Amino acid sequence: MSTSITIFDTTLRDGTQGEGISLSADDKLKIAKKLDDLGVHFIEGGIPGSNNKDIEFFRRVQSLGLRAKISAFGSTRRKHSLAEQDENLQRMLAAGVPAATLVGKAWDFHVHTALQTTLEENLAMIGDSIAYLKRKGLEVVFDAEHFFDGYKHNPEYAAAVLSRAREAGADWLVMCDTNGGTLPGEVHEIVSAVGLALPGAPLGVHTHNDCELAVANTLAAVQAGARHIQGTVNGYGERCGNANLCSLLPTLQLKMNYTCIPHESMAQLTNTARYVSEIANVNMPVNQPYVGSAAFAHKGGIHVSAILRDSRTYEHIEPEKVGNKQRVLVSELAGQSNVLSKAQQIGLHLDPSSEQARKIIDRIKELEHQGYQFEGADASLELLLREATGEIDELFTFESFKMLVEKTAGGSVVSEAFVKLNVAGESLYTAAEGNGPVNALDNALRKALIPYFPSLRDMHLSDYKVRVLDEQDQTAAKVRVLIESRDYRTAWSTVGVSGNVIEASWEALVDSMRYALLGLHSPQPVRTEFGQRGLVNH
Ligand SMILES: CC(=O)SCCNC(=O)CCNC(=O)[C@H](O)C(C)(C)COP(=O)(O)OP(=O)(O)OC[C@H]1O[C@@H](n2cnc3c(N)ncnc32)[C@H](O)[C@@H]1OP(=O)(O)O
Ligand SMILES: CC(=O)C(=O)O
Repeated sequence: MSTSITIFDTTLRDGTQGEGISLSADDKLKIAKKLDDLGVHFIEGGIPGSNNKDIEFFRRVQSLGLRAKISAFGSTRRKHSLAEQDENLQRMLAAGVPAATLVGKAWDFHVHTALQTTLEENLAMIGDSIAYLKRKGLEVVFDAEHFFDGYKHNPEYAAAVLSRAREAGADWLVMCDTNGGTLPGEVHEIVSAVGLALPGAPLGVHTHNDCELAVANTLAAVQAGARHIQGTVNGYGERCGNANLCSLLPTLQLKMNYTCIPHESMAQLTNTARYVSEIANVNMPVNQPYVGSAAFAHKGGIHVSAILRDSRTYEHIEPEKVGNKQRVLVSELAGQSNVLSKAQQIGLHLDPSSEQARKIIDRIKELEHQGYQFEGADASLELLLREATGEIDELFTFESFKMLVEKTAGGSVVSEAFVKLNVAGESLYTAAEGNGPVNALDNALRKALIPYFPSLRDMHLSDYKVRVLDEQDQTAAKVRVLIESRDYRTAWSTVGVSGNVIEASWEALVDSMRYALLGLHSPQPVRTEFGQRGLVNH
């Protein structure tokens, strides 16, 4: 039978101690709902003794009716005072939630240096605070701060801290690697020793990622007997972060046969990770294990050739199990398998042994050598494949463009673009202003095309990136522009390369509009709602 592990999420508390992460009460409520849907057991919502935003979260979260237990975090009573009169403990109680996470010192050095009190007083602070919260009916998770460092310096004292917490009634004794410097072998040894010294004690672990070992250390603790793990979505947290639950949950459940969250929820993992990253406004690393967009992306031709035969050749699990998906990238490292797979995906028939397939691969490699990058520009790649196989209707052709940038005496800068296009045999000339050259070009292109292709009204540019290509390379002084565009259904990316940033932007912009018009055929004139001449597509 599978052993259950209690999952304690601290994204809303330790996660927000990460640099650059700040969540409003509304953000926290949304994330709490998502974590609850995923099936975590505890959600640590914040520190009521710290700020009003967290107090607001604890007040409002109660009406959400979540299944997870909400926990309020705080430290033990101040030295030489009464738990009953401690303001911080009062605020934890006032949060009105069923659980409290109480942090207490487990390293003698910290007791002397940070708290500036005696070892005996620290034990009393821990015992009194836990006993008080228990008397008030809360479930108490005791976070033994710096437990592993403390144990290495003074094992008797660190053990005495846990014993005192247990005697006072703590429901979980959580050993923290607060500075993140402990190694997996040490964690295993120490947790095993604690398990022997405190038989049957409900042990947990909380690790930090300063040596990039937070996940490994948590796994080591579980293997040594810990049955409660603390971590955050995407590993957010103080300094280098906390143990990443998005790596821990699938590793424990899919590979080590522990039960962490309901089996059917595991497929929500990728979506949860991306949702939280959106709200936290932190880009996810593409190579984040399990949930990153490249976690199952195959680039090397040899890999792609094999995964097309059987994906187990280069995938450690089926991506769908964690809600992710397989991707095949096309680049200068591609072989025919990459290109064939991409062609198949967009419904193009390409004969693997044909001269045409070889020419397409050579063309992609040549363009990548010039600085293009197709793995991040799926739409440009699709246009290239369709052009090469003759499966595209060119709905407009470019004749020329001009740019003016004017800075006035008043300090404002205005960009103006003039574009000449040919649509359905007719030459069009439009001009438009913008708050920058790319915006002006975009506006001028739209002005010319929307009367003919009204669906372009629905699309907009959502991201724009410029990269100066390596000067050591043969592509010296070139820039690569990547543009992401969206409509209400989907997003697509295009690329342009040139020695001139405006020309590279233009190329990516034109590709973006050509892609938006894929599937449309030659326009025919109609009268638009404004009475001017327009065209429809069939
Ligand atoms: C390992 C962790 O992640 S613990 C959580 C860390 N997170 C945070 O600190 C974020 C929220 N913190 C806060 O908003 C503030 O620090 C507060 C409101 C909690 C406290 O603010 P202040 O009263 O101004 O104190 P300050 O921030 O300087 O913290 C240091 C005080 O906490 C005391 N303290 C630290 N740890 C503990 C503990 N485990 N038990 C009791 N007191 C403690 C220190 O002794 C010191 O008090 P002193 O100056 O009287 O000696
Ligand atoms: C409690 C906690 O966040 C730590 O010790 O790292």
